[in-house]
Amino acid sequence: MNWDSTPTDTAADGRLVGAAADGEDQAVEAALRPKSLAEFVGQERVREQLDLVLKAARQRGATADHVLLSGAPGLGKTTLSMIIASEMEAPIRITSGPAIQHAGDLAAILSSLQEGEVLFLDEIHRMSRPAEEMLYMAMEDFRVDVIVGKGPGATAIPLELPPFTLVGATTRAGLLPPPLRDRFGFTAHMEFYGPAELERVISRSAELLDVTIEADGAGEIAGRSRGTPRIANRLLRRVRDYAQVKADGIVTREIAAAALKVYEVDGRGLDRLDRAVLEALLKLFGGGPVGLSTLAVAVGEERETVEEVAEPFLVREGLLARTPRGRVATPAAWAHLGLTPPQGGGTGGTGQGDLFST
Ligand SMILES: Nc1ncnc2c1ncn2[C@@H]1O[C@H](COP(=O)(O)OP(=O)(O)OP(=O)(O)O)[C@@H](O)[C@H]1O
Ligand SMILES: [Mg+2]
Repeated sequence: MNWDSTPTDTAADGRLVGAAADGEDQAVEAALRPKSLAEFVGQERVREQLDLVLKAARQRGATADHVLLSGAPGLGKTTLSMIIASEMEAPIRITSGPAIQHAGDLAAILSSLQEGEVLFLDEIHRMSRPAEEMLYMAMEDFRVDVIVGKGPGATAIPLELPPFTLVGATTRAGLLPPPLRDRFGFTAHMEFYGPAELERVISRSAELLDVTIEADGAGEIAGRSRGTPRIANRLLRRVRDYAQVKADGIVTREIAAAALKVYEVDGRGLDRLDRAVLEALLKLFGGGPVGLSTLAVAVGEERETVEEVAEPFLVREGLLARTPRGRVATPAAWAHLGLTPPQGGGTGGTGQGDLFST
């Protein structure tokens, strides 16, 4: 395997339930990555479709079509790209959009590919425009024009490329220019995982890490993993620590729950920050609507932290809504924190007068 670079914006936000990879994740993830499509848990539709694409290419003795993988951090895009290479018995070259500053960087990579090689381009939405344009031609015609010289004397020398499979990954498919998106033969959109799938991810990882875990214990961790295998694996490691230090090493439901209480990850996967935001919204503002800045001041965080770190998951969980008039708590938020909404409707709009009346 060839590492041209490591992705640059995977710096973790320091949260146990953050979806970006931290240093420990990066060290452990290689060992936990499924190596074949059969081992890859969940994403049934994507797996079935990809299986067909790869099998058909193998039967024809051809290089597989270009594949775009889109989905939130930690759902398995890098893992799938490696699986594609191993299923095709092809070497893989790994690079990322931010690592490709100039079209020349891309030309150098493309011209050194072997026939059938998989080129994994992580964060493909962050590539520079000239590189992107070079990629269009490379993907479609397996050819690039290398510009030699400068000014009026510059000439374009066409360079034939061996057939290769581009696997692009992005957390922001919407940011890809349509001409680039259209050049992928197959696009896989990865969804968040359900509890049963996460339970399988956790059981599988526990086995690889030599951790004894009961089905209930895996279920307890799964429910707090925010639909994300990376978070599931991280929580499993913390629970393992607790089980080892405080008990006999066996992860039961009780041990998992007690461990995650210590780490302040609640039954739904909310951490301290998420709960602080919800609590402020409910207790100080009667469930809203309240402006983002006011809410941020109330929890003592930056506006951006509340908006980008806490809110997306709260919105996804149906606990908080962003409305034109401000942030509003849903009835589920009141229920989750065990509070009673003020009289006259729980979803806000009741005014400050009702704030302390319940
Ligand atoms: N379907 C799956 N089955 C089992 N484990 C999985 C699955 N998907 C992901 N994982 C595990 O989750 C971890 C993170 O996966 P991966 O690095 O592929 O995510 P990603 O989508 O590339 O994230 P990012 O957007 O941050 O690059 C890996 O350690 C991998 O073992
Ligand atoms: Mg990745």
